[in-house]
Amino acid sequence: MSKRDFSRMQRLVVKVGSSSLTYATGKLNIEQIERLVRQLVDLHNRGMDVLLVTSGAVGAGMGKLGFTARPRTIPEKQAAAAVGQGILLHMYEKIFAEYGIVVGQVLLTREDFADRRRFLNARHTLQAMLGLHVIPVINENDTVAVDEIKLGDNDNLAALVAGLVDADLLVLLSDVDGLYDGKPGAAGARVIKEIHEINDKIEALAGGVGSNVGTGGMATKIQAARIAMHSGLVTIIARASETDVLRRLVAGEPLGTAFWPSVKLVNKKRWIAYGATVCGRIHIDEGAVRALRQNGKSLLPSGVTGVEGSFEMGNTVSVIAPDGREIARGIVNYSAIEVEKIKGKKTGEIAALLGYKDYDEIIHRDNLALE
Ligand SMILES: Nc1ncnc2c1ncn2[C@@H]1O[C@H](COP(=O)(O)OP(=O)(O)O)[C@@H](O)[C@H]1O
Ligand SMILES: N[C@@H](CCC(=O)OP(=O)(O)O)C(=O)O
Repeated sequence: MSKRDFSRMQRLVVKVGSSSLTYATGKLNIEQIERLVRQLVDLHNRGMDVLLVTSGAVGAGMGKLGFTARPRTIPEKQAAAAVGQGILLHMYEKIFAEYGIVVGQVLLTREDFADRRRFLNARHTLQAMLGLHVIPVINENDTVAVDEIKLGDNDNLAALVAGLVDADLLVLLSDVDGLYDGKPGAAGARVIKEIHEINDKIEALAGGVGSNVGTGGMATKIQAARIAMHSGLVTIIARASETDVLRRLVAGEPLGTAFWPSVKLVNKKRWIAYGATVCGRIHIDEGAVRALRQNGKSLLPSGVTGVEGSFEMGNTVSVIAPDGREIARGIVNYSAIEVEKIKGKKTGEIAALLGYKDYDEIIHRDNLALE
């Protein structure tokens, strides 16, 4: 059996990029979309849970509005997305319906992953849809996403969705065969088949977009693979137009570039590490670094040397080692003002310093995601 045999997996997230869904004219590539839908239906009929993350709203809107270049201003881009998202969903709905499959539109923003209540809400909705055999058709909510709440690219969105629903495999379909070790198309450049670690060398390979509709190029795909790897799932980058690409990938054919996971974080820790908004920084000493890293301990006030930012109890903060590196993220039991008062002190002193003591730990180990 091939290492890549995914035929028995339960849950698959497929992301398809604008470059594969639209022609250079900005109009939708219906044939490509039909081929993709047919493959998704086939996997769905086998009993797999299938979620589709689809770009193309801005591209489709550009086509409808007669834009030949990507809009320059954000409101114009959002207007194009508003027009295009309707076109996109209508088309998916129609094509999936030909196979008797019902789809549901899910539009998400960064905030849906950053706030744990919204995160759980989105998870319950997606789980309910899958339970009803509905295929979620997901995109970023471009029309309302301003900079602060924008993920900005669907590669990262797809990785977060894959983590949200505990998928087994994330497939990023694009207009290239995978991650090349040089400029795609250049003499001697080859697709890297397997990646077990994303290091500086791999990151340096990632260039920008290859079309006038794509966002992020390979850089955002590598970011997505990193999130997925740490969440314990495999990511494959492959060409959307490759014949029967999804069926062949699931059967174990070594198409594209596969990123293999390292450790599996439990759900909450995955959310702390990748979903939550970081509201501040807590600096700790070497002893605390050792306690957290080697001994799996909670962070106590005695190891804290400094506080940055203004955060409240329940917020997520970065934990910073003496050399300036972020070694963990965690949910704090005390606000920034409180941590400032109890830093460097023994737990026995907390009550006297604050006038109360709700917790011994500043961050409990269950709420701590280590790098
Ligand atoms: N090392 C690389 N290997 C493969 N593609 C690369 C590389 N560096 C940059 N790219 C570009 O990334 C593009 C795919 O990303 P993007 O344009 O965002 O597409 P999508 O719409 O599928 O997300 C390719 O067309 C390619 O030109
Ligand atoms: N949300 C945007 C897509 C953003 C994006 O990531 O695009 P792409 O790099 O083509 O997957 C849209 O629907 O046009």
